[in-house]
This record gives sequence, C-alpha cells and structure tokens, in this order.
Amino acid sequence: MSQETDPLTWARDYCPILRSFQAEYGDDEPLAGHTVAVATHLEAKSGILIETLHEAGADVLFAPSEPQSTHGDVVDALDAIDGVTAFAWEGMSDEEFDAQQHELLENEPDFILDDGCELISKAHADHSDVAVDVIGGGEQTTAGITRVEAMEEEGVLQFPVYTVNDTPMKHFFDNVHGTGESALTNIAITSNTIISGKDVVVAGYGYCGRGIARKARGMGAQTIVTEVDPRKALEAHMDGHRVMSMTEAAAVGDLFITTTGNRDVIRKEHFEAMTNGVQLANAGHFDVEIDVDALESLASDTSTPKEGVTRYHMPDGRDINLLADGRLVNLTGPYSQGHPAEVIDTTHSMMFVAAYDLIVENRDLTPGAYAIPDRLDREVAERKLETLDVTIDEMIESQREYATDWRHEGSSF
Ligand SMILES: NC(=O)c1ccc[n+]([C@@H]2O[C@H](COP(=O)([O-])OP(=O)(O)OC[C@H]3O[C@@H](n4cnc5c(N)ncnc54)[C@H](O)[C@@H]3O)[C@@H](O)[C@H]2O)c1
Repeated sequence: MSQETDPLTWARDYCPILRSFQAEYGDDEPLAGHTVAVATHLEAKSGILIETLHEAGADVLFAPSEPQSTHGDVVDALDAIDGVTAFAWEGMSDEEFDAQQHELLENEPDFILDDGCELISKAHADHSDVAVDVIGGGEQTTAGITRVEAMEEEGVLQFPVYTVNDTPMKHFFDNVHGTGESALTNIAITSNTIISGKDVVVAGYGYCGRGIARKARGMGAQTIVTEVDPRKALEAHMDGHRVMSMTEAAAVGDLFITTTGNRDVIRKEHFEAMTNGVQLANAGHFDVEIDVDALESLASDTSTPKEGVTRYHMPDGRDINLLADGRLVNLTGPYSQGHPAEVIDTTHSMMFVAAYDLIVENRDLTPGAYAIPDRLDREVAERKLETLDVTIDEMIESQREYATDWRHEGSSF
C-alpha cells in the first residue's frame, strides 16, 4: 500500500540547510509575533522556505512572483497550515496576480521577502500605511535589486532591504549553476531536441548567461555570446565563446537564450534575419527580453506544434519557435520545475537569514539597500559544507597574523 505523499517531501529531502534552521529555531521561535510576506515562484522548494519561517515562529502570507509558475498542490498544502495564508492559486491571470498581491499587503506584513521587487514596490506605491511599519525586506533577483536601488536613490525607500542576489552564496550558485542547468534542461525537455552541435546564442554574459553558455558548451554546443558591456564581452571571448552583436548572431543561431534583465533584446530586425526553425527562450526577466509583440505582428499565422512551443509562421515561409511564451523557460514551461533543490536551498537560506537578521539581530538599520553581511554569507556556506560532510582548513595563528600584519619582515616601519 502506498502512503499519501506530501507535495513538499521531495524538496524537503534536498533542502538540508533550511532543515538545519528549522531544527535550531523550532523550539525558541525567534520570529514569533511577526508576519512575513513572501512573494516567490510557488513550487515545492519555496514551500520549504515558507515552512522554515513558520517553524521559526512567524505567521506567513505568500503570493506568487510570477502568475504562471504556481503549483496548486503546493499552495493547498501550505495554506492548510495554521498561520500560513495563500494569496495564490494555479492558473491565475495577470490581473488576479496583481489583485492578490494587493490583498496580501492589506493584511499588514511587517517583513517582505520578494522576488522581482513587485511586492516591495506595491507596498510603497499603494500601501504607504503598511510600508511605514515594515521592519525590513530581502530581494533575491538582479532585476529586483535594481528597482530597490532606484527607490533608494529617489529617497522613497521606507525600510532596509538586504540585496540577497548580490551575495556570493546566491549569484555563484543560484544564477550560475541553478539557472544554467535548469534553463538548458527545460529547453531540452520542452523542445525534445538536442543541444549538442547547435549554434546556441546567449544574450548577456552576467552570472546567468555565463552559467548557461559554459554548460551549453559542455553539452557540445557551439556557443555565441552577445553583450553590451565591453568587459563582459571580453570575458566571454577569453572564455572561448564567439562574441558578436545580436544582428550578426540572429543570422547564424539555432537556439537563442536571453539572460540580460533587460527588454527588447531580441526584436523585429533580429526576427527578420533568423533562419527557418530557430528556437527562442528567455531565462532572464519576466516576458520582456524577447519582443513577442513584434514577433506576433510579423507573423502571418501561429500554431502550437508541441505543448510549450508557439510557432510563428512568417509570410516568407520561415518558422520561428518561441518556448514558454517568452516567459522564464526554467520556471513557466509546461515541464519546468525551476532550479535544482540543492541550489534553491542555498538561496532560500540566504532569504531566511536576511529575515532573521533584520527582525532579531539588526533592528537599527535605516532605510536603504544593504549587502548581506559577510558573516551571514559565511554561515550559510558553512552549513552547506556541513550537510555535504566536507571539511575545510582553518587559518593557523601565524597565518592570521601574516594576513593582517602590514609591517612584513624587512619593512622599515
Ligand atoms: N531564470 C531564472 O531562474 C533566473 C535566476 C536568477 C536571475 N534571473 C534573471 O536573469 C537576469 C540576469 O541575471 P544575472 O544575475 O545574470 O545579471 P547580471 O547583471 O550579472 O547580467 C546581465 C548581463 O546582461 C548584459 N546585458 C544587458 N543588456 C543587454 C543587451 N541588450 N544585450 C546583451 N547583453 C545585455 C549586462 O551587461 C550583463 O552582463 C535578471 O533579470 C535576473 O533577475 C533569472
């Protein structure tokens, strides 16, 4: 006889860092009396973060950060927990997504963990009475941090926000390895075609693009990188990728993957230059990196040759295939499950320590965007190594002295 399975079981097994926080804080409940809002992609791994905040004593209100990536069984399992409330369901429209984020904010959270800065910006723009009492926040994406910093620059940010994306423990693992592996895996599964041997064009050579390009090459692709930053372009060149403008790449690529955080990276003039049968996927920001409106206006017709693939038929006979409607291919495609659990365990642990630190340890921070303190980044790294049973060296006394003593032997001071 088979037991009924909790939809969080598998993810829980692969999130040992979060489980270590649950074990440590489950009895003392240091977040008791606080209401933490979480906006994120609502699938099983996010459930473990929500569960951990709740185990540590917080009431949790949660909403999606992307309307299309919600898993209904996970939402139902979390919503059934006393003290955890869902503002989400599977298959929400963009309008319902917006309305539910507003409804969540009307329930007056005093901490916000965000993914894309939607909730933090709505709190400021439309719920200033709530924002004024918020203790702090954490933001986990590159694009979201840009928005938080813009709010800080304009002098409107009402509370301190830890910029979780900018920690080594986030961008070296989540962006490079998590996005790298999950984007390619989901493209391969959605299209059921091979990556090896293809001309793969990666737009943007930041953390995500670097991971995708390196892993695509490891799978046997011929990689091409497009960039707007000359240093990143040079880095891609030195790493052995071909670097060219999108105008040139459009004519030679088989598979295009955008990871820039910017809009209209692949647009009308590029679609016009593409060869028959190309595939386009976005692993960067929302659904704006590929100009889908322009693609639609160029096409004489569309069809759906496979679930998750929209085929745009051009009047000149070429077909252009768009995966996952140009939304995040690793999170919103029909087969997508987001990042591997072990990688999200690290990212969500950084979100958890951001909340714990601002609520419990560091209440005097003034409004602003702050890097996560190095001590917290190290703590999560140490816990991760412990779960892997990996030991590392510690500096001995003479090394510590040597590293900090600027009057080295022979110095005349
Ligand atoms: N799919 C996911 O699961 C996932 C995970 C993490 C981050 N992201 C998103 O991916 C995007 C990139 O994140 P990152 O950490 O790599 O950021 P990053 O800032 O490190 O890299 C972005 C790169 O894109 C380049 N760029 C900007 N405009 C460009 C253009 N028009 N053409 C070519 N290159 C351009 C920038 O110069 C930069 O090097 C962000 O929107 C982030 O929110 C997605």
